Amino acid sequence: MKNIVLIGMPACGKSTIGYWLSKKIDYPLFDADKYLEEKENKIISDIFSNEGEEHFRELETKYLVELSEKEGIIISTGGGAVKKKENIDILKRNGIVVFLNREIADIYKENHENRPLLKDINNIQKLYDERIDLYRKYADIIIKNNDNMDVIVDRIIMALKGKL
Ligand SMILES: Nc1ncnc2c1ncn2[C@@H]1O[C@H](COP(=O)(O)OP(=O)(O)O)[C@@H](O)[C@H]1O
Ligand SMILES: O=C(O)C1=C[C@@H](OP(=O)(O)O)[C@@H](O)[C@H](O)C1
Ligand SMILES: [Mg+2]
Repeated sequence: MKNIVLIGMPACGKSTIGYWLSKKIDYPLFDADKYLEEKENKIISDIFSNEGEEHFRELETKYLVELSEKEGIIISTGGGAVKKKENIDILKRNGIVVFLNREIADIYKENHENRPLLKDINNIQKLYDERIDLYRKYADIIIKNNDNMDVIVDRIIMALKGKL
């Protein structure tokens, strides 16, 4: 059984929609950021401020490798997982990559307290410009997140039919 891998911008809904999808199709959810925090016993914003982004990226890859060894799970990645091609190669070995595409205007409105890269809210546009081509390129499926979550979860399930 293949994994379902959610990618997309910070606050596009990967963690939350991953959770509701897992309830509906009975696949276990592994949120890559939460998994990393539990394994390291540290929160991401502390890792960024004490050890730096580069160290966070190394840990991110290490735990994406671990998660990709599992089967039949949902992996909600962190928004920066696409920064390293290596991450995507690993995730694609046994996973269908779903890009959750949410309008920047909706992303802006969310609470970004726990997102160190969004301390400066203007960084959202910069991250979007850097990453949008990568999200599109690596996606097996692109789902617009522009409706309520129930609708989005059903859209994902429909799009995955026959692919898992
Ligand atoms: N379709 C949607 N409708 C309402 N709220 C949404 C929708 N998609 C995402 N959100 C909200 O956006 C916020 C960020 O979502 P989250 O799942 O943490 O994003 P990510 O894991 O991609 O960073 C959460 O509060 C979530 O409830
Ligand atoms: O976009 C990014 O580079 C990041 C997104 C975060 O996850 P979310 O996409 O769930 O916010 C988290 O992995 C870390 O703060 C870095
Ligand atoms: Mg998340």
